[in-house]
Amino acid sequence: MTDEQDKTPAEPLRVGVLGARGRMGIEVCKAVDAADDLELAASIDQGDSRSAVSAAEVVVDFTTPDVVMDNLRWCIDQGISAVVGTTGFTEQRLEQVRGWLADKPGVGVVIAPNFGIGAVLMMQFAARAARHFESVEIIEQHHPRKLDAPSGTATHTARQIARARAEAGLGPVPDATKDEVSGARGADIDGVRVHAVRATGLVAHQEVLFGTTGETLTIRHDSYDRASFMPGVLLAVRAVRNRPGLTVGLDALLD
Ligand SMILES: NC(=O)C1=CN([C@@H]2O[C@H](COP(=O)(O)OP(=O)(O)OC[C@H]3O[C@@H](n4cnc5c(N)ncnc54)[C@H](O)[C@@H]3O)[C@@H](O)[C@H]2O)C=CC1
Ligand SMILES: O=C(O)C1=N[C@H](C(=O)O)C[C@H](O)C1
Repeated sequence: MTDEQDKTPAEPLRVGVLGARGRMGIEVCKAVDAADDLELAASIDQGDSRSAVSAAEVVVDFTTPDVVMDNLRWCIDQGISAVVGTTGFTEQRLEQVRGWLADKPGVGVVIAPNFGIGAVLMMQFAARAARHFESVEIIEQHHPRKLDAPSGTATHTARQIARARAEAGLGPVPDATKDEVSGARGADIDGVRVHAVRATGLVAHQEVLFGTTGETLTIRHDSYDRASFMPGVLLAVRAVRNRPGLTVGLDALLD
């Protein structure tokens, strides 16, 4: 047998998908199927038994904020690493996941509010710009079937901007509003105003508007197709088992 013949190809990584009949789940199943190094071991949705997913080495969850914690707990208990795109992760929820993982040192979980590479860069650029501008507002725009508002991406961006502002010693964003029709100034996330737009035809879009004396800076990202999230999802699927514990966001994986 020659050296060439001796090279047995590595076994594909077995991936399970939760939320497989949803908009993102369908796209993830296609992307996993198309990747030579991955195998779609199981794909399940609401009402299906999770036991089908037990054979998976990595589970991808794109479900809903009300079921994702139960799914994650189950994956961690089974010793299965997980890549999670579902929104709704508060600091409290992240702490709870860290607690579950402490008992399972070999298991990795990646939770990312946005798997679009451009979106990750948009959030990084916004965090970098934050210290230089006294004013900032976020406008996120999504398809009207989205269940949560504001988006996970906008919430994460606002928190990162707020942290950068605090580190730079910036005070509150200037705003003289005294009379307000409820909601007119958007949601307040850690002192950053976030406005959520829903319209048919949109997929996922975000603008971060900064202002200071005599100038504004707008940082904008657009996902026109859910395929835009797949390189980030597959990156996390391939990496998660080598990252025990909790990883929040794609930043560390891109570096
Ligand atoms: N991190 C990211 O890059 C992205 C995150 N998202 C988030 O992903 C989530 C899903 O988004 P979409 O696919 O647009 O929603 P969707 O509503 O199209 O899909 C959710 C799917 O989960 C299923 N589901 C509900 N309960 C379940 C359970 N217990 N077990 C298995 N499946 C269950 C539903 O039946 C549905 O098919 C949302 O939270 C959304 O914000 C969406 C796009 C990108
Ligand atoms: O529901 C969506 O569609 C999306 N959800 C995520 C979010 O809430 O930020 C990511 C992306 O914006 C698409």
